[in-house]
Amino acid sequence: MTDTPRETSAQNGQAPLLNIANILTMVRIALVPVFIWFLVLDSDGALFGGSPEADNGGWRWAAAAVFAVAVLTDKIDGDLARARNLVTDFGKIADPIADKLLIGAGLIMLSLLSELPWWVTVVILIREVGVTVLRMAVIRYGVMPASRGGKLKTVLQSAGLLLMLLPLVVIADWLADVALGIMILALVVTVITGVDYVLSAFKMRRRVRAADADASRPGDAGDGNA
Ligand SMILES: O=P(O)(O)OC[C@H](O)CO
Repeated sequence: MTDTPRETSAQNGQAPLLNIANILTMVRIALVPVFIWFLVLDSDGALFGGSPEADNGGWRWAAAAVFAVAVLTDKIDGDLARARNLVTDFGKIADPIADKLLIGAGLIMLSLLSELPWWVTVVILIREVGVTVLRMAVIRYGVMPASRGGKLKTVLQSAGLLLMLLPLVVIADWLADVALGIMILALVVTVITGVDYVLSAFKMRRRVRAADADASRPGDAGDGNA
């Protein structure tokens, strides 16, 4: 799941930092405040203790559209990075952070709007911040890239949030239940993958320490060739 320890810490000979995949990651980060602002406009002051004066459903659609575009950049930058060999250590770190900023903003805004229970937001945020801190803490052993489970988790979170952002109740009540169901599934996968990252980090550390110990053992170089 993780890279060969320390192998990726040098970017020499790899793709340039300023490549299309990393630019798309930056675009995703830049879209987060726009998304928040559209939801604030949609709330008509309700977010700040005032009472809504008019129904600006249009801003809600706009916020959902910005969110969808941002999610799309996640898919495109990953595909481009792999297809054009644009994978960089920076991208491996920045891409999950960009996802977390977007998802975190969505969760917090929906909880502020009383549309998502706060405990769901808090549990997911603790996991997301925890994994980011863990990733930084083990960087000396190598970059811990997103796992398959982590990617599935982001897809579920994005799908759940997008469905919750769309004013689906207008179409049918049960669609809102589907959206909440996906969010709960996302929550479960979020926690499971969080535990998996902790285990991976320990394995990574053990592997690097064992390799270091082997390398520092005198006379090892010739062993096995005799
Ligand atoms: O597993 P995480 O938490 O590092 O996040 C995965 C990324 O969001 C996948 O793009």
